[in-house]
Amino acid sequence: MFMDYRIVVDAIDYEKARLIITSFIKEYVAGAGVNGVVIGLSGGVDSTVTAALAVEALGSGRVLGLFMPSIYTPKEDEKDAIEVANRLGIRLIKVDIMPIVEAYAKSIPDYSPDDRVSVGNIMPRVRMSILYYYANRYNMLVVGSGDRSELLLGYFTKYGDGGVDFLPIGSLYKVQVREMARRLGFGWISEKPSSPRLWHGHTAEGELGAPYEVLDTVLYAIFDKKMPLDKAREMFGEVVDLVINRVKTNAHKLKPPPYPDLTPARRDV
Ligand SMILES: Nc1ncnc2c1ncn2[C@@H]1O[C@H](COP(=O)(O)OP(=O)(O)OC[C@H]2O[C@@H]([n+]3cccc(C(=O)O)c3)[C@H](O)[C@@H]2O)[C@@H](O)[C@H]1O
Ligand SMILES: Nc1ncnc2c1ncn2[C@@H]1O[C@H](COP(=O)(O)OP(=O)(O)OP(=O)(O)O)[C@@H](O)[C@H]1O
Ligand SMILES: [Mg+2]
Repeated sequence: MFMDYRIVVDAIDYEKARLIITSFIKEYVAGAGVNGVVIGLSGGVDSTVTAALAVEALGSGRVLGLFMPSIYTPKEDEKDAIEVANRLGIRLIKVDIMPIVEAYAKSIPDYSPDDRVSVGNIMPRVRMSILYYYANRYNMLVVGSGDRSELLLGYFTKYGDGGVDFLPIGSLYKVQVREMARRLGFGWISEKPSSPRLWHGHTAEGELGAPYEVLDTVLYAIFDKKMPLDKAREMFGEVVDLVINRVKTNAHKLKPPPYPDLTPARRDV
């Protein structure tokens, strides 16, 4: 049996998913007793879909967008972030993160510009601290945009773009987020290659080593359809171990920091 990524795209009912996600946002924000949400709007598909569903859930006046470019952010992303914010009717604040990133570079004695992952990860962590400034300032939550593919693979910066209060689209695979974007009227954003933009020429699929169509099909087969790994290897080949290695290595990113438990008698309050 050949498995095609369209099986993943067609695995969910988009109207139902939309209702579940918007109710989740509404209830979570009401439960937290806050005024709304702040979101990093990158011009990419995850933040676009998250912002659109947040507006549907809360209304445009309770969603604040932040566009935080670096030297690696193309002008096209700025144009797209502005267009998305305009269509959704939300306020968009631009914060240039480069002076902050440069201050890190100047202040860290061991700063090593060639180590692109350590250096690149500074940017999502700077964005996270700015998002929390606004969350504190206006009594809001930081809404994250991680999708199921990124969460399972651990393809995000720990305490960077992973440092958020809740993850409304965390159950949707990337190919499903792209489909949701099309249905919400943001089809052109789905066509852009996914990228964290942490260095020049950086693309998610280039770094991950396979297209999301393949990664999502493998993840779906293993995690949702519980396909035995041997069978998955037969069907998909080497990419299965690439996926399994990432899932295992990065599993810590989804858990709270562990500590030795000296108090076995617990009480819930
Ligand atoms: N077993 C363990 N238990 C607890 N903590 C553990 C650990 N192993 C490592 N760690 C900690 O985790 C750190 C490594 O994790 P981390 O700092 O995240 O670093 P890392 O996973 O190496 O880098 C982040 C990756 O996410 C990608 N990214 C970033 C931002 C956005 C997006 C996107 O899709 O847009 C993608 C980025 O391109 C890069 O490939 C280690 O330095 C260590 O501190
Ligand atoms: N320039 C930016 N301005 C504001 N927020 C950003 C910026 N770059 C990244 N972010 C935040 O970090 C999140 C993670 O980045 P990621 O690239 O995974 O998502 P995306 O750009 O929304 O989607 P994709 O790249 O898959 O199309 C974004 O969704 C956004 O919330
Ligand atoms: Mg992106």
